[in-house]
Amino acid sequence: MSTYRETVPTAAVAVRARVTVALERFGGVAVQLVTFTGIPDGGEHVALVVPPPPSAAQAPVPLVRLHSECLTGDIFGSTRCDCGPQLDEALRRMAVEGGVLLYLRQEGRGIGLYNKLDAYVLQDRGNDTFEANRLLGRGEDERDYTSAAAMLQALGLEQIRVLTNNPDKVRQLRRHGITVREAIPTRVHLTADNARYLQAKAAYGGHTLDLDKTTGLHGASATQRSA
Ligand SMILES: Nc1nc2c(ncn2[C@@H]2O[C@H](COP(=O)(O)OP(=O)(O)OP(=O)(O)O)[C@@H](O)[C@H]2O)c(=O)[nH]1
Ligand SMILES: [Zn+2]
Repeated sequence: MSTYRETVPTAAVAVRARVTVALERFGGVAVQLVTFTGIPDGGEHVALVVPPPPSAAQAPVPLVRLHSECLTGDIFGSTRCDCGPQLDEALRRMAVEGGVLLYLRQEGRGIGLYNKLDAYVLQDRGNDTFEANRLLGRGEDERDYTSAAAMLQALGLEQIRVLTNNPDKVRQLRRHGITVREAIPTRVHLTADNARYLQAKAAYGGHTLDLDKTTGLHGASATQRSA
């Protein structure tokens, strides 16, 4: 826990909002898409800023989601993972109370799309999601949230509530000087197809996923396709 207090200096990082584009009629709320200059890792990450609707009670601390890119789940609706439903959940929630979603170009937990698809092949042969990365000679999770923290600072978001089940996101943001007031878990989007993947995240990835309380799928789905 001591790492929580270990703050990484960010003074040298001059990240600034670059262009803000309104996306009218998005989910019935006028949201803005923000690009940045000076992002440390050079990724084309964006922020989706969702203003609270006029009727909403003003949230004291902004709701933030750091969403790692998942082409297969976010765009093509793959059911091997829970990324698509999590993205949908975050946007629906923000349409109600406002918030900021950082869409981070960290495909495959940072190993890239082609490697992730190679990892899927290994998972279809019986390896879990973390073993598969290791067998490819990559880290289990290569994501670094330095850029995400700098983007939040550029947006003036020093204090946030973060929507996540992943303690590493919270830990890293705090190390970079972001005050995470609360980590709000997402719902558990358990299906037969993603059960083995979610079990691995809960067992080895440290994610706060209470699979047993979700549905009866937990035990039954372990023999389903590897995710
Ligand atoms: N390498 C690899 N990456 C995956 C796999 N399934 C999903 N991903 C990637 O994992 C990232 C999402 O990570 P998750 O672990 O699902 O969720 P998280 O972002 O760590 O945590 P939450 O904030 O709770 O959603 C995205 O970049 C996906 O592309 C997989 O089987 N292998
Ligand atoms: Zn995914």
